[in-house]
Amino acid sequence: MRCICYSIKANDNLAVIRTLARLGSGADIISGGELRRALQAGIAAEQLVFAGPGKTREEMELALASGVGQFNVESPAELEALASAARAQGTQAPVALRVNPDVDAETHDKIATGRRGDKFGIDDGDIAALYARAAALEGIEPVGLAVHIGSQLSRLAPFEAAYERVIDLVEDLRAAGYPVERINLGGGLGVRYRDETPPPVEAYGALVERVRQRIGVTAIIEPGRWLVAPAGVLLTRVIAVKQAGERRCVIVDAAMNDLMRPALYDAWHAIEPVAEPAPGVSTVETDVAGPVCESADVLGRERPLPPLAAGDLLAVRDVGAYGSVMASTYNSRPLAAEVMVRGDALASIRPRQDYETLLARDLVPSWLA
Ligand SMILES: Cc1ncc(COP(=O)(O)O)c(C=O)c1O
Ligand SMILES: N[C@@H](CCCC[NH3+])C(=O)O
Repeated sequence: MRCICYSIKANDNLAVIRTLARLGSGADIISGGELRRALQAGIAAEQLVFAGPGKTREEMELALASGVGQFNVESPAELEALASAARAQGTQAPVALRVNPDVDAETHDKIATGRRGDKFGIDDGDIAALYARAAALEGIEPVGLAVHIGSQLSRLAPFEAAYERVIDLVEDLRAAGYPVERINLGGGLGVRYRDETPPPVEAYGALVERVRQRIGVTAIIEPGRWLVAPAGVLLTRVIAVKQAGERRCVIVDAAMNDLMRPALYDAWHAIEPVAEPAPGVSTVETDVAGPVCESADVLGRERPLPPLAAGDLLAVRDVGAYGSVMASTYNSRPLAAEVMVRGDALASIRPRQDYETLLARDLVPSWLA
């Protein structure tokens, strides 16, 4: 099992997955669709970790038949269902139990996953009994523990608290005679969108390494956002400029269906004009909103922007993670075209192209590859 398993949910564009696969990454997957994408992108099944609290029987069967390297199991019911699916195929499912350590990740409420009562993981107090059950169950091969307490963490302390809890549990399991060989420490390292100060990746890496050495295990991490967020830019064209009460409001052709994060989490993304404003031009506080029929469809509020007119291009920054993957066709709006640009290659793209299917997002023009 590879030590870095890129969390595909952050950006499932095949060109992105292929790039990380070429660099030696495995993948964290959460659905049959992500499993297919990972395989299509050239990641070997044994380098895949299948996570998530709701795997269907069909997804389990597909993952077992493909030879997925690890299942992170999140409940007693899931363990039994997986054992049954594995027995039906005459195989063994390699399983890590996902711990709910009851640690607050100090992030947005909607993306914290490790507190008591969150739907994720198995309460830490129930791990020992379930591990014993896993060891006794035909069709299951317990290999270790997993933990993931949330996304966009801006401090190391919650990681440390969660990992300490996992270390304690590993020691208890070993004392009970189980050879725990693997721990999966999840993802979650935050990025700077505005003024956040996430720990440097070196500090996070050093923490993972300390944990690995303390208990002598293979440690897997599942970064998503940190790897891809800064790599994405959403280009959008101004449709109309209007006054909304006291405020200038610019209506653009991208909307909450393209980038859901501002509407869903009040997330802040930098918004900049693509053309450099002439020197000395003053800025005006501007709301940047989409055409969707929801008041939540605002990409940015009170942004200092220069004078704008219909046809001008704006760039919304840091949308490489949880951007297009969360897009929808609400209001029958087509999905935005996505292209990967390497180095200083100039991409001449139309910001909105009427692709027929979701998978068409992966049609990266060969001249850019
Ligand atoms: C189990 C699991 N692993 C990894 C990740 C990736 O998290 P992030 O993008 O914050 O690194 C997630 C998403 O939060 C997740 O649910
Ligand atoms: N979609 C969230 C992150 C969720 C992480 C997945 N568990 C965001 O945009 O911040």
